[in-house]
Amino acid sequence: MMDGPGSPIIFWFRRDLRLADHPGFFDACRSGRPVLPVFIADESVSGLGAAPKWRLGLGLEVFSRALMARGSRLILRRGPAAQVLRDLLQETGADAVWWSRLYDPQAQARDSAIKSDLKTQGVDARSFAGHLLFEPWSVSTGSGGYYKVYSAMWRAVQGREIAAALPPPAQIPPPAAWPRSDDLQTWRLGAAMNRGAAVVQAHVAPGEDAARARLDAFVETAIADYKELRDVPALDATSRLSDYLSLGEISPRLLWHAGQRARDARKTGAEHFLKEVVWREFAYHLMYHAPHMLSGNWKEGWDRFPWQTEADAPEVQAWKQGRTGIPFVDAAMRELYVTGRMHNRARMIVASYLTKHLMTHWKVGMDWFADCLVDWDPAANAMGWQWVAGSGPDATPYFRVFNPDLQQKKFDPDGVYVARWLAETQADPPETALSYFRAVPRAWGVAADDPYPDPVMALDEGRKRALAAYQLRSV
Ligand SMILES: Cc1cc2nc3c(=O)[nH]c(=O)nc-3n(C[C@H](O)[C@H](O)[C@H](O)COP(=O)(O)OP(=O)(O)OC[C@H]3O[C@@H](n4cnc5c(N)ncnc54)[C@H](O)[C@@H]3O)c2cc1C
Repeated sequence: MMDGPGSPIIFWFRRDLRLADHPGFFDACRSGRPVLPVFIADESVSGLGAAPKWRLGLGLEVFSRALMARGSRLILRRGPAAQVLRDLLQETGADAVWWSRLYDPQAQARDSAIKSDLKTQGVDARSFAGHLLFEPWSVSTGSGGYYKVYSAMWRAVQGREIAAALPPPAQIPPPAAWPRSDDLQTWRLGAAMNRGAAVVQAHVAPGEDAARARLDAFVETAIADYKELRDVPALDATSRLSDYLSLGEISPRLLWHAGQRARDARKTGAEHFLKEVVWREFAYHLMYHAPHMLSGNWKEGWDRFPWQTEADAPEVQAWKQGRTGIPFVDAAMRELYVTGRMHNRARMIVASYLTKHLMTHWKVGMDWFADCLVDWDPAANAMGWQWVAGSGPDATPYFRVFNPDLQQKKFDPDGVYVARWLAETQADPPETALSYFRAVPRAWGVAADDPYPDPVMALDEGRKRALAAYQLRSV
């Protein structure tokens, strides 16, 4: 089937569910040829954890509506991407497949195989930037390698010129006839979240418009104090844009320019915000150049460390359930379960507690986060865990063991955050703390009037045990 001024371009959406500042989609729409937006549920989708898969479903719903409102559609298909694309090319007469690049090893292997396969068939297969500020190969050290130290990378990129963000396409030329699409509901992306989706839903606002509103509100009200307040988990002092970035509902370029404008307007926290955005770039840079970061210790010496590796050991279950008996850790783990997010300071504390006090492998924690975070991101999650554990590049030294009680005194001195999430310690707990008991699986058998548990591991004892193991293994 040939349409209008040319054959259609299939635009294959993945983690770029937006219209604004989308280089590939912008070019496709500007070509004047009909554009067929497509999303494929392949193994990269079926392999997602419960919360990110559910969050993806919400994002797809909103994105479909946004395309509809502009006279277009999101065609949904399920199966191995190469096969689905071949079928679509045949059904629609399209002779081009374009997409935005991803950088995790699975996506890269899939995409490069698809690209060369399509090219052999004479199909115009093209990939575009958009998920990052800097393509990982565009940043290198003086000696031509990649950065393993964040501060050096920041110095290298902070002054770079970054092109202005693109507007949404003026129009999305439709094909003369639309191919068949699956019904999103039949994909059941929320199936594994039956346990608590209704509770988590109240904390999630999917889609590009919500992302833009959130960025505007953050710049307006919070960016100025970001540096001072970003470590206080009880406050709404950070951008909370990570789930949007993860699904590409907003581009990092929009964050960058908003941060730059705020810095120019002398909002003092803006520079620090830009630095955090570059932490995300650093994570991607590492994952691209050293993909083993996702699956093994970055520093090989850590292979000799006597990690506890049982994901369902009793003390790990207590950690997952927010029942370790350490209030700051438990509050954070419950925040995760109820909202699908966790404050960055709290992520560091629960990760330190698991890898040091409980001497449990960081991969156990990384996998649990991958199941529970709506902002799950392969690069940031792996880097975060290896950074805290001490096994990663530019990591915090293992002997720096966070004491969660002291951290609470410092970052939650009035106990506001802990009280928000722990019911058992209060006569009249707030709704947030109670909602945890509605969000968790019944099989956990927990109730708000249970006594608060004793510590599964005394802080001092856990610290000493971890340090002794560390010295013995001399990692
Ligand atoms: C153990 C551990 C696991 C983590 N797992 C993830 C994850 O799966 N997904 C994820 O997006 N972030 C992860 N982070 C990083 C960080 O905690 C979150 O990006 C941040 O809390 C998101 O909140 P925000 O959007 O309000 O961030 P802000 O403070 O507003 O920062 C703005 C943006 O900068 C980026 N950013 C900030 N801090 C970091 C960081 N340390 N590393 C990488 N990027 C950063 C994020 O994209 C964030 O949205 C993890 C950190 C740790 C310690």
